[in-house]
Amino acid sequence: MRNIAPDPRLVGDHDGTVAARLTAVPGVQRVPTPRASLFLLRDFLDAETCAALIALIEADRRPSTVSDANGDSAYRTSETCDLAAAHPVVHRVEQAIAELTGIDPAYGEPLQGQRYAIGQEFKAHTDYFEPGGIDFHRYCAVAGNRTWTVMVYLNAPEAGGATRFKALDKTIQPEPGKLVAWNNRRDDGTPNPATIHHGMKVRAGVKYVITKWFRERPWG
Ligand SMILES: O=C(O)CCC(=O)C(=O)O
Ligand SMILES: [Fe+2]
Repeated sequence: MRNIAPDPRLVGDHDGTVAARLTAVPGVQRVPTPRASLFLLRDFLDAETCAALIALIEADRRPSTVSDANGDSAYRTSETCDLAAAHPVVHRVEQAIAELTGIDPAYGEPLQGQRYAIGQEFKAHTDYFEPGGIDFHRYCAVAGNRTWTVMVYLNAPEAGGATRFKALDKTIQPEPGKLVAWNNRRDDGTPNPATIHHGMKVRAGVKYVITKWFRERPWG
């Protein structure tokens, strides 16, 4: 159970495949740090697609959850929406993410939307599940741990709402349609603690993002 040795036949990202592919895409910027593979791409989604996704999130949202909040009920105060892959806009976005990253959609969790009102945030966390943590088996037994995260801002709140990677000393400002993608693992396939990040409090307006998390094995 505690054995999480990566299987190189799986997604294959820890050999640099995904990073190499992203690097080759015009407009993609790699954040200059040796500590993590973190990429930005402006205008990944157009305004119309962002608006359609925001409407879906508005129509169907529930309080966000966390797997292990360490007793802090204010750890993640946003709202979450599952975005049905059968919806044509969602399907198109899923296809675009697969095309960009080269990751087989079968390895992805269902796409989610997140909505942050004023004062809401997602405190510093890593997206991977802590090997040996109380929830590891529950969340990772079938599909394995999280590998890549792809997040897209759907708008820019009037103030606040940046994503801060404190170990990398990098703060990313929300912009409509801007994509952020990072490998939650090091090159050797082990979880990378330097990917810790904080969805900071919205100070004015509302913030919307979509998140796609990929796994080591197909998602059931
Ligand atoms: O909203 C953000 O800026 C970060 C969201 C995030 O980290 C997550 O959903 O895992
Ligand atoms: Fe996250």
